[in-house]
Amino acid sequence: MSSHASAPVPAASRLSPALKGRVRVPGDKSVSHRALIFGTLAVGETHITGLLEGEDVLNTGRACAALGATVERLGEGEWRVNGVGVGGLTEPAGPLDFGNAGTGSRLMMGMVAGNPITVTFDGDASLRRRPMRRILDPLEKMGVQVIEAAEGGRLPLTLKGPRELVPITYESPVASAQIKSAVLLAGLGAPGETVLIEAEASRDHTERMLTHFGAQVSVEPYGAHGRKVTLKGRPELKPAPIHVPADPSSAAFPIVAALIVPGSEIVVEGVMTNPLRTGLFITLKEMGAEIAYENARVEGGENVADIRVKYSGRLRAVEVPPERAPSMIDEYPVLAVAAAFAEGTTRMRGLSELRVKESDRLLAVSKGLDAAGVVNRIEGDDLLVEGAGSAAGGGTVETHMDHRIAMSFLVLGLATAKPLNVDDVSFIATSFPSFLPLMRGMGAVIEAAL
Ligand SMILES: O=C(O)C1=C[C@@H](OP(=O)(O)O)[C@@H](O)[C@H](O)C1
Ligand SMILES: C=C(OP(=O)(O)O)C(=O)O
Repeated sequence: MSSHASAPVPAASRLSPALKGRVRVPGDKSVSHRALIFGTLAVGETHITGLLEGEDVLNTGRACAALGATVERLGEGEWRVNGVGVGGLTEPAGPLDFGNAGTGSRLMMGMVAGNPITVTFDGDASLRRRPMRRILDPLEKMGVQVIEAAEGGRLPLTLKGPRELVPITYESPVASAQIKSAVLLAGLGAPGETVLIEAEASRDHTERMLTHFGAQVSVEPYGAHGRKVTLKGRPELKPAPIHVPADPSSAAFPIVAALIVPGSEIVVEGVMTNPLRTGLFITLKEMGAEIAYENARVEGGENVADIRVKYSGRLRAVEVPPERAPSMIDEYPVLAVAAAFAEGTTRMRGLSELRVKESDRLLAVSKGLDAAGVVNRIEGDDLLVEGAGSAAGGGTVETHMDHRIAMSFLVLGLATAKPLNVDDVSFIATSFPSFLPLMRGMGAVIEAAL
């Protein structure tokens, strides 16, 4: 089963004039999934504004409805969820289809754990390849039964929640907000305290939203870069309004575009600047990019700012340390694009998690750079990109059902000598449905049958 079985849509981007304008990218994908999930777990009505209406999030909304919540669209980005409470989910009539979304599927495995119901999780060919054992391991420790799963614990898989969930202390084997969130969401349904330890801090939107909805959660530092999160189970979550700020992972594309197309100057408005999400902006500044936060403010419990970016001449190559990976995990493909135009060799260290995203992003980026004529190599879990200040273009990039690969290479083609072709841009709709009109509105030349 696939929610996205349509024909591939090829595209090409070409050398573009200076990019200009003030733009607003859609709502943050991580916060949007969580807004619908927490709205479902609260008793009463949660009002959401700025929700990302991308396919990943819409699939989460449909899954919440299938579990008993009333999920309604009131207007553009404006949604209302009438929740059923922690432990109040009903068994869905059929399998839940999460399409392309790791976040939706993994968080909702945790969410259903505290309910004595049987639920089947499925997704598209990309999601069916991704590892789910990392979620099943802690959930099994809590008493969840894996009734059925594809080889290696992959989708499609069926879970059955126990009558009484056991709270656990779990040390996550990888820095992953999805593992952390699945354990904490399951912990809501367990009596007593559920503790999650991560050696490297990952994005903290779940912890923030738990507090926002009235759960008791405490966060302490753990080791040099880690955190220990303790949650008191079985709270009554109270509905709370949510305003979703603009997604820094989407803002990354126009920002890098402005840094590689000479003469550009743009502002991206209302971007979330949560420090656990801004590794890319820090790295670009280290490379010499002129990036300024203007009108910094707090909106809906998150820091946001308007981000002004000016073409800054040739960027400098840098070494990106492995401990920065969690705060810029989805941004490495587009950082590789910036690195292609920098002076010297950029080394991005510790990228093993990139191999288990919508595609093997380490390989997909390396092959895409090859197609664009950019010298690069993979050494262990590191990616090295030799910046030449220019790139030939001309080839075709394979996107492997991966929205970020598609958007990153469309950005690269805005500054290559020959146009750069991308085999399929349809998956951009999972996270950034307005990408093409937004980029074209700033002056980007992108040809696609969309
Ligand atoms: O929790 C989240 O919303 C996300 C966590 C990250 O995944 P991992 O937890 O697998 O690192 C990230 O890559 C994904 O896009 C969104
Ligand atoms: C990895 C991503 O998302 P997910 O894990 O939700 O599929 C992403 O959006 O880059």
